[in-house]
Amino acid sequence: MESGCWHVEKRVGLKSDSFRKDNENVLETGCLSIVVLGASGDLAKKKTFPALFNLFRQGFLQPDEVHIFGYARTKISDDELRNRIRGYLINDKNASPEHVEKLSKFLELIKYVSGSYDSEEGFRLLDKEISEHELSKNSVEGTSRRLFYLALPPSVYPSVCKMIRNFSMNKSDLGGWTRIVVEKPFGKDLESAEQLSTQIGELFEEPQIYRIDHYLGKELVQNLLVLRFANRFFLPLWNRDNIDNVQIVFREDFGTDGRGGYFDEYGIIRDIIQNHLLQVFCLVAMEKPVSLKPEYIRDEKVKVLQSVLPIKDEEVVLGQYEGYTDDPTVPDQSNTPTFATVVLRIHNERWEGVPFVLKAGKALNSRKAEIRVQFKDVPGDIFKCKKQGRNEFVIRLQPSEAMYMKLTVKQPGLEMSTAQSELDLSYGQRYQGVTIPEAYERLILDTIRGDQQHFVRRDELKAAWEIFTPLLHRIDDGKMKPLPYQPGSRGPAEADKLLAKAGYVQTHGYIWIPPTL
Ligand SMILES: NC(=O)C1=CN([C@@H]2O[C@H](COP(=O)(O)OP(=O)(O)OC[C@H]3O[C@@H](n4cnc5c(N)ncnc54)[C@H](OP(=O)(O)O)[C@@H]3O)[C@@H](O)[C@H]2O)C=CC1
Ligand SMILES: O=C1O[C@H](COP(=O)(O)O)[C@@H](O)[C@H](O)[C@H]1O
Repeated sequence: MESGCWHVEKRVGLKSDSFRKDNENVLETGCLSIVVLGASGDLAKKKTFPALFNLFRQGFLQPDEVHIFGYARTKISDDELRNRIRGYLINDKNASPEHVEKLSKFLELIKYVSGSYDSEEGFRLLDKEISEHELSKNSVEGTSRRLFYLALPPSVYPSVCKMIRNFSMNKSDLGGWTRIVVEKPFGKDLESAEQLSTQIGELFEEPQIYRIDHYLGKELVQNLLVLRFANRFFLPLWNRDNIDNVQIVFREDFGTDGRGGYFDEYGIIRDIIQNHLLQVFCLVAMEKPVSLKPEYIRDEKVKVLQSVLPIKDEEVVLGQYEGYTDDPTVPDQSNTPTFATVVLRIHNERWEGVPFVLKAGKALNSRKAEIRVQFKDVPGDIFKCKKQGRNEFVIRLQPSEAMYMKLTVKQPGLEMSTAQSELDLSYGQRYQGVTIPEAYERLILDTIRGDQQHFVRRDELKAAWEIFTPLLHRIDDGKMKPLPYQPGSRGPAEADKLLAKAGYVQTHGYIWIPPTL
């Protein structure tokens, strides 16, 4: 590597250490059919097809191996589907002749099949189309790979899985495979999630089921294990002796944005905290896994989830932004929180007494997601100027991916006074010219490669619902009410009070600004 110049390996052929040894006989090449169920929907056009296109552009999906099928009830032609998604795959900034050419090649790979989610007819037709494609590639029956991506409301997962199992699976096991990707929300509480898991579990084996949580595909979330376990800096500090409190925060500066009907049924805890923030929490708090094998990592995640104490009502603040119920799909009397701060406490040797504050909100004053680890005060302060803030280690997940350490330094100059500063690793500056992959892109590639490290295992999901179900039921029963807050604000003031009560000390007069190039 030349100094100051970063070299990025092409990922084709690179195998992560996390690949399971018992995966070795499973085909990673050969005919691949990717079926996007719910192809007419929002997620498919905004995330799934763009991720597939990005993989295609970079050579991870080979035109001589891959075919992509859209499936939904809406009656449209292949070209109509292509036209619906085209605008999400190209824009003014990237419309180079090369991009345009790749796009038209990618769109040619897409076929659309219309059918319902519970009819034999539709899935037989889908199977016929897939088989024709496999034959056209001279694929021997049973050796081909079939990936079904359920970009659908969870209510139809059981019937869709049954239809796939009965009519559209890879026919026999000659090294080929069938995998199912399911989206969140996976259930609404412990009971419904377990029911759904049982229904799907009767049809597919756990290694075939990929429960996607796109936060696990974000670059800085993927970096957490490396940071924690490959750096001597952190090993001795990452515990209750040194860390005072941890915040895991998600903020959005827009409201439910046309998804009010969906959102009102779920609320911010089910939409963001129980899945995205809790997954991040696991990676921050879990013990070191035996190795990077997916099962070892997921074992550790389950253990830390099972060590979380029941949530106390006095350690929860709920909010609902003013104007939320103006959406015609939201009931006027809705009790659904659009904001929540929840303190989690872990009953184990490493974390006893350290609050983990999980905060998420819609229609706030900014859009960002970050992890903020605040250290305890330095004992025996000899610098009397009272400017010392606490050390903080911040991992900015988005936007402007970065990690920085807030620390106290001598103010440059003749006087011996202290000032707050930072050690800053801002990705935009440090990794110029490196494109950070989209979370969905990375996770879909993992499903093709059969790597479940960044997917949620059934027992992990159960443990996650066990933490939140009692609280969610109290909210659903109207026993806890959200406080109103102004759109564009920080959320209810009570949340900041709870944060201070949990021990967070704000450093006044200091703010980190992402460096510009
Ligand atoms: N949109 C997003 O940003 C995100 C979505 N998700 C999850 O992804 C999944 C899909 O989300 P999204 O694309 O927004 O959902 P949509 O509401 O857009 O639904 C996707 C497709 O499913 C079909 N559909 C919708 N409602 C029903 C129903 N009641 N019964 C049967 N079919 C139905 C429709 O296709 P047709 O009528 O043509 O069959 C629709 O185009 C959900 O589980 C969602 O929670 C997760 C993260 C982000
Ligand atoms: O899963 C969801 O995530 C998005 C936020 O995702 P991000 O990658 O942009 O941070 C959120 O808007 C949506 O409500 C939720 O369902």
